[in-house]
Parts: sequence; C-alpha cells; structure tokens
Amino acid sequence: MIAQVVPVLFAFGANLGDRGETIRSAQRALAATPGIERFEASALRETIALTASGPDPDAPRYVNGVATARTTLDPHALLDAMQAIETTHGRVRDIRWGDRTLDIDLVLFGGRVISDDRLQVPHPRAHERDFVLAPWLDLDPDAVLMGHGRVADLLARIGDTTVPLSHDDHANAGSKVVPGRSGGLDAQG
Ligand SMILES: Nc1ncnc2c1ncn2[C@@H]1O[C@H](COP(=O)(O)OP(=O)(O)OP(=O)(O)O)[C@@H](O)[C@H]1O
Ligand SMILES: Nc1nc2c(c(=O)[nH]1)N=C(CO)CN2
Repeated sequence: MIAQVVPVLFAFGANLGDRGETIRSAQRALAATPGIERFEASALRETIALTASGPDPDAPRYVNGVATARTTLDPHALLDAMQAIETTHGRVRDIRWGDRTLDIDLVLFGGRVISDDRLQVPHPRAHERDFVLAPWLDLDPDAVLMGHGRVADLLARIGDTTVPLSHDDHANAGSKVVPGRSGGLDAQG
C-alpha cells in the first residue's frame, strides 16, 4: 500500500540556552527524519514568555518559529520523533509552561482532528498565540488555521507582541530546512 502524504505544521519554542541554535538544530533533525519531507521553516521571532499566570515580561524570553512539512508517518509516530528530538536537545519534562530548552508542538496534521491521551490536534491553543501565528504568517501570508480562519485575521484580533530575532544565522543551515511558503495546509482550512 502507498503511504498517504499529509501536510503538517510544527511550532517550536525555547527560552533557555542558545535558543535559536537549538531550534535550528531540532529543525535539521526533524527534516532528516525518515517519513518527513519538504520541510520549510519560518524566520524566528523573540517573544514574551506566556506563563500559567499570563505573559511575564521578566521571565526569560522565548524564541519561536514554525515549520511546514509533508509526512508519511502516523500522528503518534510523528509525536515520538518530535519528543525524541526534544530529549536530545536537553528537554526536561517538569512544570507545565515552565522554562524549557525546546518545545515542539504539532499544530496541524492535515485536516485530521485528534483527541486522545497523547495528542490534541489541531493544537487547542494555537489560535490565541501570537508566537505561533506571527511566524506562520511570515511563512505563508495566506495561511488558514483549521476551525479558526485566516491567520492574518486571528493575529490582528489578538495583537502581535513578537519581534523578529535579530541574529538568525542558521535559517538555511540544514539542506532540507528551507524558508518558504507552506504547501497544502490551507486547503484544509
Ligand atoms: N498537538 C500536540 N503537540 C505536542 N504535544 C502534544 C500535543 N497534544 C498533546 N500533546 C501532549 O502534551 C504533552 C505535554 O506537552 P508539554 O509539556 O510540551 O505541554 P506544553 O508545551 O507545556 O503546553 P502547550 O501544549 O500549551 O504548548 C506531551 O507529552 C504530548 O503527549
Ligand atoms: N512566548 C512563549 N511562551 C510560552 C511558550 C512559547 O513557545 N513561547 N510555550 C509554552 C509552553 O509550550 C509556554 N509559554
């Protein structure tokens, strides 16, 4: 049987260590994962930490970005690959929304709605996060978030507090980590 190729959207965040390099390294690892192809990463943005008690301008700032890709993996195998990459990049699972070296979220898996003990897709909080919407809009000005509408409209509604990362020398460091427009996810919107 020929495996189905599904467009996906990943979100990346880090607020400890060499944040931008960690995210670019994780993206190279994901792009090199068997079953993942056509990986396209956004520019990175610096963002105010969202904590359990709201935005905290005094907490270490995050670097955030998104990437689109196509995959033949099933959603849970993809999550396994994401979590293995988080672990190799020093991620420790402790307090919810605590500081972290790397977080990778699966925002969209084609047009699938998934809700089980390991995965909620579309990511239930993506539509209210400027640190997801702003880099996605950079990557694809026509992007649509399934169930919520145009990303440009969502971002205009919540406001954009993110700023472009001044030093992002690694944007093209991986042969398959290329900036570009997302392919296919809009059709699911
Ligand atoms: N769409 C998703 N992408 C990544 N992990 C998910 C998703 N949906 C559910 N999870 C589950 O969330 C668990 C905890 O994730 P994590 O601690 O990274 O949450 P968080 O990143 O702090 O919060 P948030 O999901 O609000 O960004 C993971 O072990 C994973 O099983
Ligand atoms: N700015 C910002 N804040 C966050 C982020 C993130 O990626 N960026 N991720 C969190 C948990 O996933 C909690 N808070």
